[in-house]
Amino acid sequence: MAAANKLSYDQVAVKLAGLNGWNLRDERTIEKTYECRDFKTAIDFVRRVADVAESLNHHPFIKVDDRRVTMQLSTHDAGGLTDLDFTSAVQYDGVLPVA
Ligand SMILES: C[C@H](O)[C@H](O)[C@H]1CNC2=NC(N)=NC(=O)C2=N1
Repeated sequence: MAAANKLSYDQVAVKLAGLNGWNLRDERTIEKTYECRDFKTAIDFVRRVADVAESLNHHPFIKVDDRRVTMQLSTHDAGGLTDLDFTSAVQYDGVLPVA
C-alpha cells in the first residue's frame, strides 16, 4: 500500500472533532485510552485490534495498564497523521468487548 498523504493541522482538527475520546498527543500522534472491564477483557480487545491493524497494514502503539488500553496512532511512513490513522481510530472504536 502506498504511503498516505500527511494531513495538515486543520485537516487533523476537523477529523478529530468527529471522533469520540481521541486526542492530539503531539503534532504527529493521536491517542485514546479505553477502559475495559478487567485485564483479560483488555487483552482480548488488544487481540481484536491486532486483527484490524493487520487488515489495514497499519499498526498502533499499544499500552496495557491493568484494564486500561492506550492506543497511539501515527503514520511513520508519512511522518505525521494520515487518513489511515483516522480510519484505524473509527475501526478500533467499533471493536466490541467479549460478550
Ligand atoms: C511497508 C509497510 O506498508 C509499512 O511498514 C507500514 C506498516 N505499518 C505501519 N504502521 C504505522 N502506524 N505507520 C506506518 O507507516 C506503517 N507502515
